[in-house]
Amino acid sequence: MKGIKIFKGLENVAVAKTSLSHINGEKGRLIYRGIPVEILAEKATFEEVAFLLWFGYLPNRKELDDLIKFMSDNRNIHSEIEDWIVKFPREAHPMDVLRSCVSLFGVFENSRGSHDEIQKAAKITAKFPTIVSYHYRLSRGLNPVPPDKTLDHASNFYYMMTGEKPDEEISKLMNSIFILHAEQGLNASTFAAMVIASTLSDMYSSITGAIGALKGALHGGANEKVIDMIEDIGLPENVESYVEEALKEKRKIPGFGHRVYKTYDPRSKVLREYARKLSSKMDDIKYFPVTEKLEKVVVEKLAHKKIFPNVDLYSGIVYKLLGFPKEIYTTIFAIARVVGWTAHIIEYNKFNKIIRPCGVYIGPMNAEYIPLEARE
Ligand SMILES: CC(=O)SCCNC(=O)CCNC(=O)[C@H](O)C(C)(C)COP(=O)(O)OP(=O)(O)OC[C@H]1O[C@@H](n2cnc3c(N)ncnc32)[C@H](O)[C@@H]1OP(=O)(O)O
Ligand SMILES: O=C([O-])CC(=O)C(=O)O
Repeated sequence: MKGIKIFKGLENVAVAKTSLSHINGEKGRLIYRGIPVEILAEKATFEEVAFLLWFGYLPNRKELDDLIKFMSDNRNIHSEIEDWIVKFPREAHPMDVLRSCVSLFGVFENSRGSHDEIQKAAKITAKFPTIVSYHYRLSRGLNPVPPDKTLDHASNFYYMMTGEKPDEEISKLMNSIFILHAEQGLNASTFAAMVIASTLSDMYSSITGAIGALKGALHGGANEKVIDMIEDIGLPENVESYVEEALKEKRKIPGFGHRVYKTYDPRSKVLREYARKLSSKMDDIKYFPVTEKLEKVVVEKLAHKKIFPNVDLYSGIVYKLLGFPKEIYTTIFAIARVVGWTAHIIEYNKFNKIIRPCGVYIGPMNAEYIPLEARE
């Protein structure tokens, strides 16, 4: 093993070619199949973007309508999965519930013979909002709201969570948020999905693993941590001292820093403006003002290390101002990212090679086996 170099955290290691998305980390740009994410967030619907990522091109009207119909026809979850959700502890974390339900979904679907891989992806994607909202409402003692086929995917999620149909503005916002989170190269959860898929395991197993990876506080779980932090800080005048103390204690500040972006994450800029608008509409004097001040202070203090806001900084503020409870923030991320996960699995499997890196052994070479009775 002499001469083998360790790339800690696989930093700057490429493992596959992809035509799904590209990040320019120095300039803070993200494109999905060549189209800037900001343009898609402004002009497209989530289903259009899902089509773009799965099929490789923007759909015509008929193709889009077919996908919309297929997804809305597949929103219901198996009654056995509903029964399991009823049995889960009410305080279970929504990401644990989502992960377990996708795994259960695999139990039912894998025994049903094969489906086209994109159909499978669309079916899994269609069910995520139902799982999340079903558990959320039961955990609050509320009756689940069945999916509404007249609503698009993102608006239907809002409806199933709140029981209210979103107006045009909220519907547009929900679509944009989902689009911004749909895809982002070989981030940790996508890579986890690809590792599992590379063994020729099934899509449900890959997505179950990806949800587990997304849950972590260094990845998608950061959006929940951001809200805890903002609530801890409380007022804009407390921001400086909070940041100073965090840096003195060498704590990472959630919502900042990124492996690839060495400037502003373009998604954070879009989400900041959504948060600003919602904040002024709702007379919020805490969440947006504290976060904006935090952004200013952290960037001033850490720009020399190229630490800037990432996607998780303002997404939680938007969800908070939309009235969503913080435990579900990372599931909202997952509801959107499942499109990227499945698209990468499908793409990688076309030229599959099992992903199997190596470690550099640093343990003893000639250790003796001491019988149990002889051990101290
Ligand atoms: C959807 C997403 O996954 S976006 C990321 C969400 N995660 C977070 O917001 C959690 C906070 N951020 C972090 O922990 C990191 O920035 C990560 C995990 C995103 C990236 O990690 P890495 O690429 O491994 O960078 P690494 O942790 O080595 O940081 C490089 C330097 O910046 C510092 N740094 C990085 N992020 C932060 C932060 N959020 N707060 C303070 N300092 C930070 C590190 O301490 C390190 O400093 P040093 O060189 O003096 O030791
Ligand atoms: O790219 C990453 O490492 C994390 C990220 O921003 C994402 O998954 O959206």
